[in-house]
Amino acid sequence: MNLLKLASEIPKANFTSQKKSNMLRLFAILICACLVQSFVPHFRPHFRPIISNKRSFRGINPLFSKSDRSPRGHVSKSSKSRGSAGPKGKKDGKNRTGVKKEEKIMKTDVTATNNHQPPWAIATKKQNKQSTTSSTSTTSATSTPDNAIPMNDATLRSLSTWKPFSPYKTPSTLTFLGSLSSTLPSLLTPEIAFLGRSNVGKSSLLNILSSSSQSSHPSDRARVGKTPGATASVNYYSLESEKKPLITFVDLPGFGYAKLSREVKESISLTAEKYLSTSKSLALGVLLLDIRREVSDDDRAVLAALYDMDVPLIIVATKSDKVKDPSLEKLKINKGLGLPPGQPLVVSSETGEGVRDLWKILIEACEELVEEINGVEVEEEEGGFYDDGDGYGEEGEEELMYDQGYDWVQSFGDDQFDDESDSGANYAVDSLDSEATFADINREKQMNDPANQRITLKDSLSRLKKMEKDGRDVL
Ligand SMILES: Nc1nc2c(ncn2[C@@H]2O[C@H](COP(=O)(O)OP(=O)(O)OP(=O)(O)O)[C@@H](O)[C@H]2O)c(=O)[nH]1
Ligand SMILES: [Mg+2]
Repeated sequence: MNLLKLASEIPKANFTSQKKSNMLRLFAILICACLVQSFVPHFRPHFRPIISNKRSFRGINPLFSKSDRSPRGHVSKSSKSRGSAGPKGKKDGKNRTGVKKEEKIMKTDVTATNNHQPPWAIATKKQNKQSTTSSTSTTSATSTPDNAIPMNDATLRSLSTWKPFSPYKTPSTLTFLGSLSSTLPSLLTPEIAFLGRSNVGKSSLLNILSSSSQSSHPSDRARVGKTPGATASVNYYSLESEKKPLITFVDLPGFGYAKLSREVKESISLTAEKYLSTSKSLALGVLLLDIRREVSDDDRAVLAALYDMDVPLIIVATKSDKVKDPSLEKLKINKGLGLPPGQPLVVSSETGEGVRDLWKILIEACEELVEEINGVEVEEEEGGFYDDGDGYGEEGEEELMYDQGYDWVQSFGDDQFDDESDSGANYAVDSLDSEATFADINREKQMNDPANQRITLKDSLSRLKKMEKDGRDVL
């Protein structure tokens, strides 16, 4: 009897001590997990914008677009990052745009009250009017002549004399100028940049916008491919009339294509970021989304990043010819990105739908850029923002909090958007457009100008090395 009792107690005792040690182990793991969480400041597995380094947002004030600007204590047009105070700005408590910190704090406060709305969603036309009035007074109260854009180079002078043109009446030719290299081309006309995921139709849209032009050579047209990655670097095209440049189109490589190697993705991010943060002549970024697709985390993150980088922007839904009810799909995109009413603009490069409307917007954006340049003082001195070469703040520069778009992407709950939206990592090309295999992509890549790709990669890698050396986060 005693033996039986003993026998039944032995495993019980073992089990209890094993259970205890398991519990202790679990407890230790939990503590470790908590510690790791608290030491990793920005744990954000989902939202990795092309401009993925939050540090890059420093010192650049947000502006969604010139016509749909946020009503929050905004800064004047002239304080956009097209040249400005530069390093000297920080001495008097201003960022490189010459905007004082007080303004920034005001904007951040308003964001807090609109936690679940992206900062650009509240910019209706009526509010814009009010904001323009209030922003003028805010700016005049807080800004000084330092706010002026120093027009210290030939490009800005030349931009100031740019005249609008009628794209359908002016005989023109499209010319491929080259790709972004370590020395940015010095262009004399306002630039329109095409951004968006791979295969969304950026190059096709660029081509149809210049469809009335007669290009002398096929290489002067933007490369369109059924497989993603057709555009591998920042390519510049000039629309010209009798050798006189009218406007510059900038075709950017697409983002979000999972099959590309990490190096190529990094190179794409950095090249695009370099362009966006250093271009003096950017009149408008055109962010394209395929109308058939759910808005993805990548799209939201890129929009937020562009907002935070102060890139004037229009959202365009492409391939409208491929859906039965474009207005329904348009609404989905509107909701998915939290856009103001009426956006995005729906276009088709197949049928030409929306292209005339887009031209109007582009010309207006160029006019605004020119007005902005002409509305400010001319400074003769050397050494403005654009002379620092890399478009980044200097080490030790005061951390600024122009990151409302980023905050929005971080803050919205799961319930706000459809769960089906794919994250960038899962992005695959639509089989309707492409049955792309890796071999196809490599073949297409080889057909691209290898010299351009080398320049881009080399350029980006040296940037990466420099950032690592400077102790900055690379990703
Ligand atoms: N039906 C239809 N097809 C389109 C439209 N726009 C582009 N496409 C097709 O979509 C594919 C991709 O077009 P691209 O213009 O090369 O796309 P992209 O965004 O420049 O792509 P990457 O350079 O790889 O980033 C091509 O097969 C185009 O013919 C459109 O409006 N309608
Ligand atoms: Mg392309």
